[in-house]
Amino acid sequence: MTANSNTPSKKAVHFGAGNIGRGFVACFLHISGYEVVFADVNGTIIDLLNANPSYKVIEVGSDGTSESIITNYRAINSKTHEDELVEEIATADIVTCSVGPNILKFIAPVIAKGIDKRSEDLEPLAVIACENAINATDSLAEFIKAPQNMDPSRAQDIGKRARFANSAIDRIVPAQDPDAGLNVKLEKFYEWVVDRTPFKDHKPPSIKGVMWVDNLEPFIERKLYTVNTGHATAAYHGYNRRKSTVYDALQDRYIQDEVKKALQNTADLITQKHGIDEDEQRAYVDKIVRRISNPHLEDAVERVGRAPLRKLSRKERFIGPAAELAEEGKDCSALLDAAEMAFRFQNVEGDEESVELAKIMETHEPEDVVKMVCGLQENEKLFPKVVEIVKKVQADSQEE
Ligand SMILES: NC(=O)c1ccc[n+]([C@@H]2O[C@H](COP(=O)([O-])OP(=O)(O)OC[C@H]3O[C@@H](n4cnc5c(N)ncnc54)[C@H](O)[C@@H]3O)[C@@H](O)[C@H]2O)c1
Ligand SMILES: O=P(O)(O)OC[C@@H](O)[C@@H](O)[C@H](O)[C@H](O)CO
Repeated sequence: MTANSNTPSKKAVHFGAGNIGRGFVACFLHISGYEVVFADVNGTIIDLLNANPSYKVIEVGSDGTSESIITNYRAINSKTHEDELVEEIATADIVTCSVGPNILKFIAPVIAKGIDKRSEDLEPLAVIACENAINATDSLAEFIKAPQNMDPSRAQDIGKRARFANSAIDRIVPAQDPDAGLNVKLEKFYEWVVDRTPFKDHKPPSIKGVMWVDNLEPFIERKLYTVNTGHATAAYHGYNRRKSTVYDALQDRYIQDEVKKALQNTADLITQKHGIDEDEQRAYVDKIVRRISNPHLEDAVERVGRAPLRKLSRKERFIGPAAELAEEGKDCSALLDAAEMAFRFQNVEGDEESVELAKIMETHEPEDVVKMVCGLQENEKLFPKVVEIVKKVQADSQEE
Protein backbone atom coordinates (compact mmCIF):
# COMPACT_ATOMS: atom_id res chain seq x y z
CA MET A 1 0.00 0.00 0.00
CA THR A 2 1.68 3.24 -1.12
CA ALA A 3 0.25 6.56 -2.22
CA ASN A 4 -0.17 7.25 -5.92
CA SER A 5 2.81 9.43 -6.89
CA ASN A 6 0.56 11.57 -9.14
CA THR A 7 -1.58 12.64 -6.20
CA PRO A 8 -0.92 16.32 -5.34
CA SER A 9 0.82 16.59 -1.97
CA LYS A 10 -1.48 17.19 0.95
CA LYS A 11 -0.34 17.47 4.54
CA ALA A 12 -1.68 15.99 7.77
CA VAL A 13 -0.32 16.69 11.25
CA HIS A 14 -0.94 13.75 13.57
CA PHE A 15 -0.50 14.06 17.36
CA GLY A 16 0.49 10.80 19.07
CA ALA A 17 2.87 8.52 17.16
CA GLY A 18 1.83 5.54 19.28
CA ASN A 19 0.06 2.31 18.39
CA ILE A 20 -3.15 3.52 16.73
CA GLY A 21 -1.40 6.64 15.44
CA ARG A 22 1.31 4.86 13.45
CA GLY A 23 -0.70 1.69 12.83
CA PHE A 24 -4.03 3.06 11.64
CA VAL A 25 -4.48 6.84 11.36
CA ALA A 26 -1.12 7.65 9.74
CA CYS A 27 -1.35 4.51 7.60
CA PHE A 28 -4.71 5.59 6.11
CA LEU A 29 -3.59 9.21 5.72
CA HIS A 30 -0.53 7.91 3.88
CA ILE A 31 -2.48 5.74 1.44
CA SER A 32 -4.78 8.73 0.86
CA GLY A 33 -1.81 10.76 -0.39
CA TYR A 34 -0.99 12.90 2.64
CA GLU A 35 2.47 13.64 3.88
CA VAL A 36 2.18 12.90 7.61
CA VAL A 37 3.92 15.10 10.17
CA PHE A 38 3.89 13.25 13.49
CA ALA A 39 3.91 15.32 16.70
CA ASP A 40 4.78 13.54 19.94
CA VAL A 41 6.50 14.22 23.28
CA ASN A 42 8.38 10.92 23.19
CA GLY A 43 11.86 11.86 21.94
CA THR A 44 12.81 8.25 21.19
CA ILE A 45 9.87 7.75 18.79
CA ILE A 46 10.51 11.15 17.16
CA ASP A 47 14.20 10.30 16.58
CA LEU A 48 13.34 6.84 15.23
CA LEU A 49 10.77 8.27 12.81
CA ASN A 50 13.20 10.90 11.54
CA ALA A 51 16.01 8.36 11.20
CA ASN A 52 13.95 5.77 9.31
CA PRO A 53 12.24 6.59 6.01
CA SER A 54 9.72 3.77 6.36
CA TYR A 55 8.06 1.38 8.77
CA LYS A 56 5.79 -1.64 8.43
CA VAL A 57 2.16 -2.10 9.39
CA ILE A 58 1.61 -5.84 9.86
CA GLU A 59 -1.94 -7.23 9.87
CA VAL A 60 -2.29 -10.52 11.75
CA GLY A 61 -5.23 -12.92 11.81
CA SER A 62 -6.36 -16.48 11.36
CA ASP A 63 -6.07 -16.17 7.56
CA GLY A 64 -2.42 -15.13 7.66
CA THR A 65 -0.32 -12.00 7.74
CA SER A 66 0.00 -9.06 5.35
CA GLU A 67 2.29 -6.06 5.41
CA SER A 68 2.12 -2.43 4.25
CA ILE A 69 5.04 -0.03 4.04
CA ILE A 70 4.48 3.50 5.31
CA THR A 71 6.67 6.31 3.93
CA ASN A 72 6.47 10.08 3.32
CA TYR A 73 6.44 11.26 6.92
CA ARG A 74 8.42 13.51 9.25
CA ALA A 75 8.27 13.92 13.02
CA ILE A 76 8.43 16.90 15.38
CA ASN A 77 8.91 16.90 19.14
CA SER A 78 5.97 19.01 20.33
CA LYS A 79 7.65 19.66 23.68
CA THR A 80 10.84 21.15 22.26
CA HIS A 81 9.86 22.45 18.78
CA GLU A 82 6.55 24.21 19.26
CA ASP A 83 7.20 27.06 16.78
CA GLU A 84 7.98 24.59 14.00
CA LEU A 85 4.79 22.69 14.76
CA VAL A 86 2.69 25.88 14.68
CA GLU A 87 3.95 26.54 11.13
CA GLU A 88 3.08 22.97 10.07
CA ILE A 89 -0.46 23.24 11.48
CA ALA A 90 -0.97 26.65 9.85
CA THR A 91 -0.33 25.09 6.43
CA ALA A 92 -1.78 21.59 6.93
CA ASP A 93 -5.02 20.18 5.48
CA ILE A 94 -5.84 17.95 8.43
CA VAL A 95 -4.96 17.64 12.11
CA THR A 96 -5.70 14.29 13.76
CA CYS A 97 -4.75 12.97 17.17
CA SER A 98 -4.64 9.74 19.14
CA VAL A 99 -3.00 10.74 22.40
CA GLY A 100 -5.63 9.62 24.94
CA PRO A 101 -8.70 11.63 26.04
CA ASN A 102 -6.91 13.11 29.08
CA ILE A 103 -4.12 14.57 26.92
CA LEU A 104 -6.35 16.68 24.66
CA LYS A 105 -5.96 19.74 26.89
CA PHE A 106 -2.17 19.58 26.50
CA ILE A 107 -2.15 19.51 22.68
CA ALA A 108 -4.83 22.25 22.39
CA PRO A 109 -2.54 25.31 22.87
CA VAL A 110 -0.25 24.53 19.92
CA ILE A 111 -3.20 23.65 17.67
CA ALA A 112 -4.86 26.95 18.67
CA LYS A 113 -1.72 28.86 17.66
CA GLY A 114 -1.51 27.03 14.33
CA ILE A 115 -5.18 27.70 13.52
CA ASP A 116 -4.78 31.36 14.47
CA LYS A 117 -1.84 31.74 12.11
CA ARG A 118 -3.66 30.14 9.22
CA SER A 119 -4.44 32.12 6.07
CA GLU A 120 -8.15 32.41 5.35
CA ASP A 121 -7.31 31.80 1.67
CA LEU A 122 -6.79 28.16 2.61
CA GLU A 123 -9.64 25.68 3.09
CA PRO A 124 -10.48 25.41 6.79
CA LEU A 125 -8.28 22.92 8.63
CA ALA A 126 -10.11 19.63 9.31
CA VAL A 127 -9.59 18.61 12.95
CA ILE A 128 -10.51 15.00 13.84
CA ALA A 129 -9.73 13.47 17.24
CA CYS A 130 -9.35 9.68 17.06
CA GLU A 131 -9.78 8.68 20.69
CA ASN A 132 -12.00 6.20 22.52
CA ALA A 133 -14.32 8.80 23.94
CA ILE A 134 -17.69 10.23 23.03
CA ASN A 135 -17.31 13.57 21.20
CA ALA A 136 -13.55 13.79 21.76
CA THR A 137 -13.18 16.36 18.95
CA ASP A 138 -15.73 18.61 20.66
CA SER A 139 -13.68 18.38 23.87
CA LEU A 140 -10.52 19.26 21.94
CA ALA A 141 -12.30 22.19 20.25
CA GLU A 142 -13.42 23.53 23.64
CA PHE A 143 -9.83 23.50 24.88
CA ILE A 144 -8.61 25.15 21.65
CA LYS A 145 -11.22 27.94 21.92
CA ALA A 146 -10.66 28.53 25.66
CA PRO A 147 -9.57 32.14 26.39
CA GLN A 148 -6.16 31.02 27.67
CA ASN A 149 -5.45 29.47 24.25
CA MET A 150 -7.25 31.78 21.80
CA ASP A 151 -8.47 35.37 21.79
CA PRO A 152 -12.30 35.17 22.21
CA SER A 153 -12.86 37.29 19.08
CA ARG A 154 -10.82 34.79 17.04
CA ALA A 155 -12.60 31.86 18.69
CA GLN A 156 -15.92 33.32 17.58
CA ASP A 157 -15.19 33.05 13.85
CA ILE A 158 -12.87 30.03 14.07
CA GLY A 159 -15.10 28.21 11.53
CA LYS A 160 -13.38 30.26 8.77
CA ARG A 161 -10.09 28.64 9.70
CA ALA A 162 -10.97 25.20 11.13
CA ARG A 163 -13.74 22.61 11.17
CA PHE A 164 -14.08 20.09 14.00
CA ALA A 165 -15.49 16.62 13.34
CA ASN A 166 -16.13 13.91 15.92
CA SER A 167 -15.18 10.37 15.01
CA ALA A 168 -15.39 6.73 16.11
CA ILE A 169 -12.28 4.72 15.44
CA ASP A 170 -12.02 0.97 15.76
CA ARG A 171 -9.01 -1.28 15.24
CA ILE A 172 -7.26 -3.37 17.88
CA VAL A 173 -3.61 -2.38 18.11
CA PRO A 174 -1.88 -4.10 21.05
CA ALA A 175 1.27 -2.90 22.79
CA GLN A 176 4.20 -3.74 20.50
CA ASP A 177 7.14 -6.04 21.19
CA PRO A 178 10.08 -4.10 22.67
CA ASP A 179 12.23 -4.94 19.64
CA ALA A 180 9.58 -3.98 17.04
CA GLY A 181 11.05 -0.51 16.45
CA LEU A 182 8.49 1.54 14.52
CA ASN A 183 6.70 -1.49 13.06
CA VAL A 184 3.13 -2.03 14.21
CA LYS A 185 1.31 -5.36 14.50
CA LEU A 186 -2.49 -5.09 14.47
CA GLU A 187 -5.73 -6.81 13.48
CA LYS A 188 -7.01 -6.72 9.90
CA PHE A 189 -10.41 -5.26 10.80
CA TYR A 190 -10.84 -1.49 10.84
CA GLU A 191 -13.65 1.05 11.03
CA TRP A 192 -13.28 4.84 11.05
CA VAL A 193 -16.55 6.75 11.08
CA VAL A 194 -16.51 10.56 10.95
CA ASP A 195 -19.22 13.20 11.30
CA ARG A 196 -19.79 14.85 7.92
CA THR A 197 -21.94 17.73 9.16
CA PRO A 198 -19.12 20.21 9.97
CA PHE A 199 -18.17 20.10 6.25
CA LYS A 200 -21.67 20.77 4.89
CA ASP A 201 -20.52 23.95 3.06
CA HIS A 202 -17.02 22.62 2.31
CA LYS A 203 -15.77 19.35 0.91
CA PRO A 204 -14.82 16.86 3.67
CA PRO A 205 -11.17 15.87 3.44
CA SER A 206 -10.54 12.89 1.22
CA ILE A 207 -9.39 9.99 3.43
CA LYS A 208 -9.59 6.43 2.13
CA GLY A 209 -11.44 4.06 4.44
CA VAL A 210 -13.42 6.75 6.28
CA MET A 211 -17.19 6.34 6.46
CA TRP A 212 -18.83 9.79 6.57
CA VAL A 213 -22.14 9.97 8.43
CA ASP A 214 -24.67 12.67 9.36
CA ASN A 215 -25.42 11.21 12.78
CA LEU A 216 -22.36 9.83 14.58
CA GLU A 217 -23.95 9.14 17.99
CA PRO A 218 -25.21 5.60 17.23
CA PHE A 219 -21.83 4.64 15.78
CA ILE A 220 -19.70 5.90 18.66
CA GLU A 221 -22.04 4.57 21.35
CA ARG A 222 -22.31 1.20 19.66
CA LYS A 223 -18.52 1.02 19.33
CA LEU A 224 -17.67 2.15 22.86
CA TYR A 225 -20.46 0.14 24.51
CA THR A 226 -19.78 -3.05 22.55
CA VAL A 227 -16.13 -3.29 21.46
CA ASN A 228 -14.72 -1.47 24.46
CA THR A 229 -17.22 -2.79 27.00
CA GLY A 230 -16.55 -6.37 25.88
CA HIS A 231 -12.81 -5.83 25.70
CA ALA A 232 -12.60 -4.21 29.15
CA THR A 233 -14.90 -6.85 30.71
CA ALA A 234 -12.55 -9.59 29.47
CA ALA A 235 -9.47 -7.64 30.59
CA TYR A 236 -10.63 -6.80 34.13
CA HIS A 237 -12.02 -10.27 34.85
CA GLY A 238 -8.86 -11.66 33.26
CA TYR A 239 -6.57 -9.49 35.37
CA ASN A 240 -8.32 -10.61 38.55
CA ARG A 241 -8.01 -14.26 37.49
CA ARG A 242 -4.32 -13.83 36.64
CA LYS A 243 -4.65 -14.15 32.87
CA SER A 244 -1.96 -12.51 30.72
CA THR A 245 -3.83 -11.61 27.56
CA VAL A 246 -7.39 -11.01 26.48
CA TYR A 247 -7.14 -14.21 24.45
CA ASP A 248 -6.15 -16.16 27.59
CA ALA A 249 -9.04 -14.55 29.50
CA LEU A 250 -11.53 -15.62 26.86
CA GLN A 251 -10.38 -19.25 27.09
CA ASP A 252 -11.93 -19.20 30.57
CA ARG A 253 -15.59 -20.22 30.28
CA TYR A 254 -16.65 -18.05 33.23
CA ILE A 255 -15.06 -14.92 31.71
CA GLN A 256 -16.47 -15.67 28.27
CA ASP A 257 -19.96 -15.85 29.81
CA GLU A 258 -19.42 -12.58 31.69
CA VAL A 259 -18.41 -10.87 28.43
CA LYS A 260 -21.49 -12.23 26.65
CA LYS A 261 -23.76 -11.13 29.51
CA ALA A 262 -22.25 -7.63 29.59
CA LEU A 263 -22.75 -7.34 25.84
CA GLN A 264 -26.35 -8.50 26.24
CA ASN A 265 -26.83 -5.70 28.79
CA THR A 266 -25.49 -3.08 26.37
CA ALA A 267 -27.35 -4.58 23.39
CA ASP A 268 -30.61 -4.08 25.30
CA LEU A 269 -29.79 -0.39 25.56
CA ILE A 270 -28.31 0.26 22.14
CA THR A 271 -30.88 -1.55 20.01
CA GLN A 272 -33.73 0.34 21.64
CA LYS A 273 -32.03 3.73 21.91
CA HIS A 274 -30.71 3.84 18.35
CA GLY A 275 -33.25 1.63 16.59
CA ILE A 276 -30.58 -0.93 15.72
CA ASP A 277 -31.95 -4.27 14.55
CA GLU A 278 -31.45 -6.98 17.20
CA ASP A 279 -30.07 -9.53 14.72
CA GLU A 280 -27.65 -6.95 13.35
CA GLN A 281 -26.43 -6.17 16.90
CA ARG A 282 -26.10 -9.92 17.62
CA ALA A 283 -23.91 -10.33 14.53
CA TYR A 284 -21.87 -7.26 15.57
CA VAL A 285 -21.36 -8.75 19.06
CA ASP A 286 -20.33 -12.14 17.65
CA LYS A 287 -17.79 -10.46 15.42
CA ILE A 288 -16.37 -8.49 18.33
CA VAL A 289 -16.03 -11.57 20.50
CA ARG A 290 -14.14 -13.19 17.61
CA ARG A 291 -11.97 -10.07 17.15
CA ILE A 292 -10.96 -9.79 20.80
CA SER A 293 -10.27 -13.56 20.85
CA ASN A 294 -7.58 -13.17 18.13
CA PRO A 295 -4.62 -15.19 19.51
CA HIS A 296 -2.13 -13.46 17.20
CA LEU A 297 -2.61 -10.07 18.87
CA GLU A 298 -1.25 -11.10 22.29
CA ASP A 299 -3.05 -8.12 23.77
CA ALA A 300 -2.11 -7.79 27.46
CA VAL A 301 -4.93 -7.39 29.99
CA GLU A 302 -2.95 -4.50 31.51
CA ARG A 303 -3.12 -2.52 28.23
CA VAL A 304 -6.82 -3.11 27.76
CA GLY A 305 -7.54 -2.33 31.42
CA ARG A 306 -5.25 0.73 31.47
CA ALA A 307 -6.53 3.94 33.07
CA PRO A 308 -9.30 2.51 35.27
CA LEU A 309 -10.40 5.96 36.53
CA ARG A 310 -11.19 6.96 32.93
CA LYS A 311 -12.89 3.64 32.24
CA LEU A 312 -15.05 3.88 35.38
CA SER A 313 -16.14 7.45 34.61
CA ARG A 314 -19.70 8.59 33.86
CA LYS A 315 -19.74 8.52 30.05
CA GLU A 316 -17.57 5.45 29.68
CA ARG A 317 -18.02 1.78 28.79
CA PHE A 318 -19.52 0.49 32.09
CA ILE A 319 -21.16 3.32 34.02
CA GLY A 320 -22.47 5.07 30.87
CA PRO A 321 -24.72 2.22 29.69
CA ALA A 322 -25.39 0.87 33.21
CA ALA A 323 -26.74 4.25 34.41
CA GLU A 324 -29.16 4.43 31.48
CA LEU A 325 -30.28 0.81 31.92
CA ALA A 326 -30.80 1.27 35.67
CA GLU A 327 -32.98 4.33 35.07
CA GLU A 328 -35.17 2.17 32.81
CA GLY A 329 -35.29 -0.64 35.39
CA LYS A 330 -33.36 -2.96 33.07
CA ASP A 331 -30.65 -5.51 33.88
CA CYS A 332 -27.11 -4.13 34.10
CA SER A 333 -25.72 -6.76 36.49
CA ALA A 334 -22.89 -7.99 34.24
CA LEU A 335 -21.74 -4.42 33.65
CA LEU A 336 -21.64 -3.97 37.42
CA ASP A 337 -19.68 -7.22 37.87
CA ALA A 338 -17.15 -5.92 35.34
CA ALA A 339 -17.04 -2.51 37.09
CA GLU A 340 -16.27 -4.33 40.34
CA MET A 341 -13.31 -6.00 38.63
CA ALA A 342 -12.22 -2.55 37.39
CA PHE A 343 -12.32 -1.21 40.98
CA ARG A 344 -9.98 -4.10 41.85
CA PHE A 345 -7.49 -3.06 39.14
CA GLN A 346 -5.22 -1.28 41.63
CA ASN A 347 -1.49 -0.51 41.81
CA VAL A 348 -0.76 -2.07 38.43
CA GLU A 349 2.84 -1.49 37.38
CA GLY A 350 3.17 1.41 34.94
CA ASP A 351 -0.46 2.51 35.32
CA GLU A 352 -0.71 5.80 37.24
CA GLU A 353 -4.50 5.78 37.36
CA SER A 354 -4.53 2.35 39.02
CA VAL A 355 -2.27 3.76 41.77
CA GLU A 356 -4.54 6.81 42.11
CA LEU A 357 -7.58 4.51 42.27
CA ALA A 358 -6.00 2.55 45.15
CA LYS A 359 -5.40 5.81 47.07
CA ILE A 360 -8.95 7.02 46.50
CA MET A 361 -10.38 3.65 47.61
CA GLU A 362 -8.23 3.71 50.75
CA THR A 363 -9.00 7.25 51.85
CA HIS A 364 -12.65 7.93 50.95
CA GLU A 365 -16.10 6.84 52.03
CA PRO A 366 -17.84 4.59 49.45
CA GLU A 367 -20.41 7.28 48.54
CA ASP A 368 -17.64 9.78 47.87
CA VAL A 369 -15.71 7.26 45.74
CA VAL A 370 -18.77 6.74 43.56
CA LYS A 371 -19.29 10.50 43.16
CA MET A 372 -15.62 11.19 42.45
CA VAL A 373 -14.75 8.24 40.22
CA CYS A 374 -18.04 7.46 38.48
CA GLY A 375 -19.61 10.93 38.48
CA LEU A 376 -22.89 9.42 39.72
CA GLN A 377 -25.23 11.38 41.98
CA GLU A 378 -27.32 10.11 44.92
CA ASN A 379 -30.59 10.57 43.04
CA GLU A 380 -29.54 8.18 40.25
CA LYS A 381 -30.82 4.60 40.44
CA LEU A 382 -27.36 3.18 39.76
CA PHE A 383 -25.78 5.07 42.68
CA PRO A 384 -26.60 2.65 45.56
CA LYS A 385 -25.64 -0.38 43.45
CA VAL A 386 -22.16 1.00 42.78
CA VAL A 387 -21.80 2.05 46.44
CA GLU A 388 -22.36 -1.61 47.41
CA ILE A 389 -19.61 -2.68 44.99
CA VAL A 390 -17.16 -0.16 46.40
CA LYS A 391 -17.96 -1.27 49.98
CA LYS A 392 -17.26 -4.88 49.00
CA VAL A 393 -13.93 -4.06 47.32
CA GLN A 394 -12.88 -1.86 50.25
CA ALA A 395 -13.79 -4.59 52.77
CA ASP A 396 -11.78 -7.18 50.81
CA SER A 397 -8.76 -4.83 50.69
CA GLN A 398 -8.89 -4.42 54.49
CA GLU A 399 -8.88 -8.17 54.97
CA GLU A 400 -5.79 -8.66 52.78
N1 LIG B 1 -4.63 0.86 20.52
C1 LIG B 1 -5.89 0.66 20.13
O1 LIG B 1 -6.32 -0.48 19.90
C2 LIG B 1 -6.81 1.84 19.94
C3 LIG B 1 -7.89 1.70 19.06
C4 LIG B 1 -8.80 2.76 18.91
C5 LIG B 1 -8.59 3.93 19.62
N2 LIG B 1 -7.53 4.04 20.48
C6 LIG B 1 -7.38 5.30 21.20
O2 LIG B 1 -6.26 6.02 20.67
C7 LIG B 1 -5.62 6.74 21.72
C8 LIG B 1 -4.15 6.34 21.79
O3 LIG B 1 -4.07 4.95 22.04
P1 LIG B 1 -2.75 4.12 21.72
O4 LIG B 1 -3.09 2.71 21.99
O5 LIG B 1 -2.22 4.48 20.39
O6 LIG B 1 -1.77 4.66 22.86
P2 LIG B 1 -0.19 4.83 22.81
O7 LIG B 1 0.23 5.01 24.20
O8 LIG B 1 0.41 3.74 22.00
O9 LIG B 1 0.02 6.20 22.00
C9 LIG B 1 -0.20 7.46 22.54
C10 LIG B 1 0.90 8.38 22.03
O10 LIG B 1 0.59 9.72 22.44
C11 LIG B 1 1.81 10.34 22.81
N3 LIG B 1 1.56 11.51 23.64
C12 LIG B 1 1.30 11.57 24.97
N4 LIG B 1 1.19 12.85 25.36
C13 LIG B 1 1.37 13.61 24.26
C14 LIG B 1 1.36 15.01 24.03
N5 LIG B 1 1.14 15.89 25.01
N6 LIG B 1 1.58 15.47 22.76
C15 LIG B 1 1.81 14.58 21.75
N7 LIG B 1 1.81 13.24 21.91
C16 LIG B 1 1.59 12.77 23.16
C17 LIG B 1 2.59 9.24 23.52
O11 LIG B 1 3.96 9.55 23.63
C18 LIG B 1 2.28 8.06 22.62
O12 LIG B 1 3.25 7.95 21.58
C19 LIG B 1 -6.43 6.46 22.98
O13 LIG B 1 -7.44 7.43 23.14
C20 LIG B 1 -7.08 5.12 22.67
O14 LIG B 1 -8.25 4.90 23.40
C21 LIG B 1 -6.63 3.02 20.64
O1 LIG C 1 -7.80 2.53 24.40
P1 LIG C 1 -8.61 2.37 25.68
O2 LIG C 1 -7.74 2.43 26.89
O3 LIG C 1 -9.77 3.29 25.73
O4 LIG C 1 -9.24 0.90 25.61
C1 LIG C 1 -8.40 -0.23 25.47
C2 LIG C 1 -8.86 -1.07 24.29
O5 LIG C 1 -10.15 -1.56 24.55
C3 LIG C 1 -8.88 -0.27 22.99
O6 LIG C 1 -7.66 0.37 22.74
C4 LIG C 1 -9.27 -1.15 21.80
O7 LIG C 1 -8.18 -1.95 21.42
C5 LIG C 1 -9.75 -0.32 20.64
O8 LIG C 1 -10.70 0.61 21.04
C6 LIG C 1 -10.28 -1.15 19.49
O9 LIG C 1 -10.85 -0.31 18.56
